[in-house]
Amino acid sequence: MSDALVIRRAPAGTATRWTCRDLLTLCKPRVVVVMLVCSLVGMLLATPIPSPAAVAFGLLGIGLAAGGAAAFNHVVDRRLDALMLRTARRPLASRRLPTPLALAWATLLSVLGIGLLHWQVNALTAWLTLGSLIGYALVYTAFLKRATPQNIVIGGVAGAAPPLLGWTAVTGQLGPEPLLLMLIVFAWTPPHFWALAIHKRDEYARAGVPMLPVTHGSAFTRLQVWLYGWLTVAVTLLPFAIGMSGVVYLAGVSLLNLRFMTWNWRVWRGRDPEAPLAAFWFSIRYILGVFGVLLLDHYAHLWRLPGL
Ligand code: HEM
Ligand SMILES: CC(C)=CCC/C(C)=C/CC/C(C)=C/COP(=O)(O)OP(=O)(O)O
Repeated sequence: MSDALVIRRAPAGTATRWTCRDLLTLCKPRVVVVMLVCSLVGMLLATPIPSPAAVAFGLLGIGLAAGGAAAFNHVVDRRLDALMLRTARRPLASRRLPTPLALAWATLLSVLGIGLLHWQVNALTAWLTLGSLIGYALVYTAFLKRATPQNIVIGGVAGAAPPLLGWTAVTGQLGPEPLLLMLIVFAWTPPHFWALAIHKRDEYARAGVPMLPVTHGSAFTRLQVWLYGWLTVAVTLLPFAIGMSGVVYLAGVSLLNLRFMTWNWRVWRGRDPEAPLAAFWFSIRYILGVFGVLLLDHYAHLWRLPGL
């Protein structure tokens, strides 16, 4: 019996017993928290002491909009999510939560988030955040995800925006540095996601989602994880190369890259069946680590630590 058949689902019309926790689940809170860490680092790198109001309203606005985008993703994907074990227990896929309520929740969060950014932060950040929201909720989820194995590469632009949004929230303008921070997350997205997609290949195949391991096979995807891993390494060296960060960053990011590429190498070799999932989980610690050492280096410079 296929996994799709053993997934327990409530019959249509029995969407009862939802809790507030389900509304939180719709927002993909752990993903949003990591995004907010990236936004905060973007803010702190942009200016030595950013205005507390811009930081607070910026994070709140970006967080609400990202949570709203994630809730739209749950709405659009509710039937697809019901076909995969990893996602079948989600509030909409399991029919615990009524779809109109989820739609209203997604709209409320998005309007509040973009409105707050426009009203209390600046128009540039509000428009860029709206672009990311539409990019993820509509362009990626409704179209790209079902259309092409390059879905996450193109859709990755939306997910990579948070550090840039943080930067514009406190400065009101774009520049090469925030674009570089965005590029780091963009290059990291394929190794982050394809590692998981290799592990979940059969589920995606059964659900008919054209993720790279489904359309081009696991071996090809493992190679792409390895190659995009190197691209990520190259991009993470740019902040040092252009003088944006110093030796503290270089040392920290080199250690992280060593570990990141060790996992990507294990994925590429394909001898350890546990490697893809372990590499996926490490990728999250890695991106937090990269932004962490960017910040550490920034303050080491500001405080003029001897020798740095
Ligand atoms: C289009 C780009 C991206 C794709 C396709 C993607 C895909 C995924 C998927 C499928 C999961 C598993 C979710 C689950 O099991 O519920 C996941 C988890 C996660 N992703 Fe990504 N991701 C992307 C971008 C990002 C970005 C930009 C960040 C943060 C900067 C991020 C942070 C995380 C975190 C923290 C988790 C773990 C969530 C948990 O613990 O439940 N992702 N990602
Ligand atoms: C405004 C702003 C900054 C927007 C960013 C929105 C956001 C929360 C992006 C998250 C990226 C992500 C987890 C993609 C996976 O979607 P999926 O549908 O492939 O994964 P799933 O199957 O786990 O739902």
